[in-house]
Amino acid sequence: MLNLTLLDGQKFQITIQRLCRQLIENHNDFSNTVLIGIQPRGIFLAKRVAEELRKILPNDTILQGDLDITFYRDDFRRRENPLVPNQTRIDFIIEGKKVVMMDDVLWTGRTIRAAMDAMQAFGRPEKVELLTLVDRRYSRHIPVAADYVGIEVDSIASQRVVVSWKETDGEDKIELLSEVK
Ligand SMILES: O=P(O)(O)OC[C@H]1O[C@H](OP(=O)(O)OP(=O)(O)O)[C@H](O)[C@@H]1O
Ligand SMILES: O=c1cc[nH]c(=O)[nH]1
Repeated sequence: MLNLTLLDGQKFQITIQRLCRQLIENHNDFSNTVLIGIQPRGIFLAKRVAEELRKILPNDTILQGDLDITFYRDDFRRRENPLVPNQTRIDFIIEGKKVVMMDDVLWTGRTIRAAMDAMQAFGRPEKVELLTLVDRRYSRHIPVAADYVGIEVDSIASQRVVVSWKETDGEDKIELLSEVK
C-alpha cells in the first residue's frame, strides 16, 4: 500500500478554519442554522467545525447533531455482512432551519443521498447545504455537489481517501492510499 499524505498538521487546521469563515460569510450568526454530521466519520468533522465556530463566535449558540444513515443506504439489502447502525442524535428542531450537512469524504454521492432521506424524518429545512473535507472529483454516481470543500482530489476508483482525526486517531491527516501490485 502506498500512502500519500495530502494534508496534515497546521495546514489541516487552517483548512478547517477557512471552512468556518466561509460558513460565517454565508450564514452570519447561527441562530437559524444547524450543523449535522453524518455517522460515522462525518461527526468528527462536524464537531471540529462546531468547536472552531464557538471559538470565533463565543456569543452564538452553535447547534450540532449526528445523523445515522444506515437504514437509508441503497445497498442496505445487498450487503453480505449485516450493517450495524450508529446513533442519531438531533436534539433540536430542523423544521424551517438552514442545515449544513457534513461528511469527511464525498465520492459517489450515495451517502449524501441517503442522508437527505434520513433527514426527512426530522422535518423540512428551509435549505440544505453540504460541507465536505475531501471532494473526490469526477467520481459521482449521483448528481451531488458540495457547497464548501476542504480539498479536491483527483483519484481512481481503486484508491481510497482516509481522514484521521487528532481526537480519535492521534493526528489530523488526509491520506490517499493506493494499492501497489
Ligand atoms: O460518496 P460516497 O461514495 O457515499 O462515499 C463517502 C462516504 O464513504 C465513507 O464512509 P465509509 O467508509 O463508511 O464508506 P461506505 O459508505 O462506502 O461504506 C465516508 O466517510 C463517507 O461517508
Ligand atoms: O476514498 C474514499 C471513498 C469513500 N469513502 C472514503 O472514506 N474514502
